[in-house]
Amino acid sequence: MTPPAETDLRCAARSRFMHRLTRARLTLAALALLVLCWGWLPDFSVVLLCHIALYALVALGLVLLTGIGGMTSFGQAAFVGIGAYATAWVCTAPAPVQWLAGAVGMAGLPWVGLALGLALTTVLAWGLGAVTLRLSGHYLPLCTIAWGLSLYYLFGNMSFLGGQTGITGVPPLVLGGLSLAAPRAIGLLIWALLLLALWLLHNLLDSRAGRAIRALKGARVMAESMGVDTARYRIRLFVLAALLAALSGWLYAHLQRFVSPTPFNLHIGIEYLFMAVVGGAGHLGGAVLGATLITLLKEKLQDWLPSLLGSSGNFELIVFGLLMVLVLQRFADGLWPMLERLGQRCLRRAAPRAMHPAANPAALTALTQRTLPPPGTVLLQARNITKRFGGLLANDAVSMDVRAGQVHALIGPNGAGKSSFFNIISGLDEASAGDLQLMGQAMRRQPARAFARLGLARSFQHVRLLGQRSVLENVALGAHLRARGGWLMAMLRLDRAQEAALLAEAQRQIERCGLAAHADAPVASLALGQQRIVEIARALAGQPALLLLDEPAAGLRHLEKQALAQLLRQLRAEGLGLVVVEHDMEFVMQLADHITVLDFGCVIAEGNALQVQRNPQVLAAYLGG
Ligand SMILES: Nc1ncnc2c1ncn2[C@@H]1O[C@H](COP(=O)(O)OP(=O)(O)OP(=O)(O)O)[C@@H](O)[C@H]1O
Repeated sequence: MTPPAETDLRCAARSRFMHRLTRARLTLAALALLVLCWGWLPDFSVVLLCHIALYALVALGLVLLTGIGGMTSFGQAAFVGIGAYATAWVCTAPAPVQWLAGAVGMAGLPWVGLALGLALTTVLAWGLGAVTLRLSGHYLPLCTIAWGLSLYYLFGNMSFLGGQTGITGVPPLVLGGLSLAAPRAIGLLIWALLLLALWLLHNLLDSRAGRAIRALKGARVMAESMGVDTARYRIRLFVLAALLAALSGWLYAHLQRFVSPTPFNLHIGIEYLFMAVVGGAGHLGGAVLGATLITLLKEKLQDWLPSLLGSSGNFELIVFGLLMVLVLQRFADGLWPMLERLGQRCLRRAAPRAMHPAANPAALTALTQRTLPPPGTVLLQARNITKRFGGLLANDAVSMDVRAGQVHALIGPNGAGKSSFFNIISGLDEASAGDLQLMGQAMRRQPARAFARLGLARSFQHVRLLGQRSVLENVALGAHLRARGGWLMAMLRLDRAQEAALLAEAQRQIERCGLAAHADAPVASLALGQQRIVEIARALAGQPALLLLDEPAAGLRHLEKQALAQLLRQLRAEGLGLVVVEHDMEFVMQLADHITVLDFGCVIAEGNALQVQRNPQVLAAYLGG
């Protein structure tokens, strides 16, 4: 592998840090401008800005859920309704008002309403998420439509919620003795909460948990192999998006001082999704951009179209729909990426020099360290593993032991059953019969993340990486189980020492695998052979005791293969156990201590390179008899 280029690393680290610093400065400048202008804006613009921020809060949840987490929801408007109705009911229904007002005072009622709305949303979203998030493909969006409709009709049919007429007389918020009755006053709170949400979510995504969240979209199998409990992450994300919607609903109720079912119907739910997608569903900023553009566009179309066409009607909906199709056709990822590219050009010019914490190797101490078993210890024991796919026998009573400090190669012609066996011993698939022990523990029916926790790491035959994320981030995901920071810690940025350690570890493994020059490049920009090496670096970041590599040399050039073989020898010398599935016989024979040969799912030969090469059954299998 190519030795690390120290100056390249420092430059990349500096550029990452300065990019963030300059972005923070620009955000602060924009904020200062907004606060300065706030007092001079006309009332109409203030109300419009309030609505933009309320929509952006919901769209933020959708960016997280749909654009980043890969779960499409049309039903967020219903959660907005829960937040709005909870506070409207608490503040206006005679019984709770009398009872609660004595305890918290009249000014405290909206805050009780907020607590009730968030609690109801959490319970409901958790329940709905547990049922619907198991579904995939188009079933999940269909379910969100179903519960979005149900909740909307529930609001309209509950007599204690005022039926279709709704609830009037919602009191204004009072904060520190100050009434927020005027839109100009509550607007400041709405924008402050939106900015707080942006900051918290930005921190969340820029963390260990954030990397795992990004892997939920299209890379769940890989994430499980890195130790991520993807089912739990999906439900949490769903609840978080619902809570943002409920918060928006609470603010909406106290801005409008009136709630009715109409703003929480499916049509609005679809509009929220539009905002996220048009703005840029993969970017937090896209939520604000989308909410701004769509709110302004609808507003302007309502003004302009009747005078342009000379008659009134819902023409704005038709024009709006056509515009959406055009925008999405031209900018499939939304408009934010385009703005970001423009901004990045300016930032590059502005960035001064400084150091990034990832370049500090001392940070590594914040990660858990694994003590490797002594050489010769049996790490993995497979006994009579059988795998059937319907009538097809992919593995027939395959047994093998893998020891620490040994390279064990698994070879065989195409379709011999290597990948099937590989998936079983790494927990991705369940054996039809047979026993499997990892580090002395029975692993039947255990998920892949349990294998990762015991010290097994793997690469994939068809690379599974987050193509748009950098090499550094992809590799850092491999060290997921070596840190403990939760979502709240990440949001509040209390995980920075751990994060620096994770990035430092990722950088170390990238250097070790000879990819230092590419640390900041998006993985998709690398050649396939290099992407395979990124997978190895990611596996090593988990500090495994047992490393499973599926065709690691495929797509590498001769010198790169030699460098890879050298790295694997070094790992073996450090005491790792390695299982390598590979078609390149020269590569296998120069490296493997022990070889198992499969054909038609059965073990046909075992031994060292010489024994296997001389075995007539192996020759027959490869040369067709
Ligand atoms: N999910 C599946 N469903 C049905 N059949 C499968 C499945 N996965 C594998 N098979 C079949 O099992 C047999 C073994 O496949 P497997 O991919 O394990 O072989 P392999 O030795 O890894 O082949 P290659 O070297 O081409 O990757 C093949 O006949 C394959 O078609």
